[in-house]
Amino acid sequence: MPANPICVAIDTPDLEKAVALAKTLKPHVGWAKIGMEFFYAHGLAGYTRVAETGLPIFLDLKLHDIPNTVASAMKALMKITPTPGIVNLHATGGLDMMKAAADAVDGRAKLIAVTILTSLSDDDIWAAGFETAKNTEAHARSLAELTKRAGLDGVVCSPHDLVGIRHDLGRDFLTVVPGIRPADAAVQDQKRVATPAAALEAGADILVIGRAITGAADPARAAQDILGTLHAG
Ligand SMILES: O=C(O)c1cc(=O)[nH]c(=O)n1[C@@H]1O[C@H](COP(=O)(O)O)[C@@H](O)[C@H]1O
Repeated sequence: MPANPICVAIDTPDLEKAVALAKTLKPHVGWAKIGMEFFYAHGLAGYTRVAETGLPIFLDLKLHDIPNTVASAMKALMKITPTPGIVNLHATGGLDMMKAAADAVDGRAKLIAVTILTSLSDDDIWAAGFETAKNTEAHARSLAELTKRAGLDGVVCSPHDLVGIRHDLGRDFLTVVPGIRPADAAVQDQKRVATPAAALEAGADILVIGRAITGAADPARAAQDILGTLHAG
């Protein structure tokens, strides 16, 4: 696991921009995340171009389907070279889906589950049919517990949910945390956010940071500045 906790989310449909960002940021981050925006545009060829920079890759495709389909998809993802360091799915796909995915990955990558998206508030999840007696944090904790029961390595969760998840599931359970905003940065479409230092303090292992780095005039400097706030803390 890289010592640098920053995972830069390379969210762009522009292939050359993605490769240039990975190259520029390699000395300043621990991971690069390739998600739907880039992968649906450039597929495996694009993935390979970014991964060839040597940065460990979190391949964030958030699978969510019946167990057989997700397991088959994970088997296909495990044939990619270089193998992604982390892959993910949605915990709401259920225990059997997660178990089938874990069998398919078979320890070749860290497999983690998205609990409650950082873009969702209590009202959002209640409107989507989640139990109104429970808030986002309580649902995230339940889903994290289900994830561990299925044998996965960890979760993607909001910084707001970290303390409870750490309390329930211990220090060894991997927590990958988006919704990270340096102090005074625009929140944009996120709803449950924290600063990098606060998320680390609450128990984050990996900080997923996109636009605060990639949208900066000098992305390398932005990443260095964020690292500086972590070491100062
Ligand atoms: O799975 C994720 O990475 C993810 C889960 C989540 O709950 N919230 C979330 O923002 N993400 C991803 O984290 C990144 C956040 O980007 P920024 O908001 O630009 O920092 C995006 O690539 C999202 O797809």
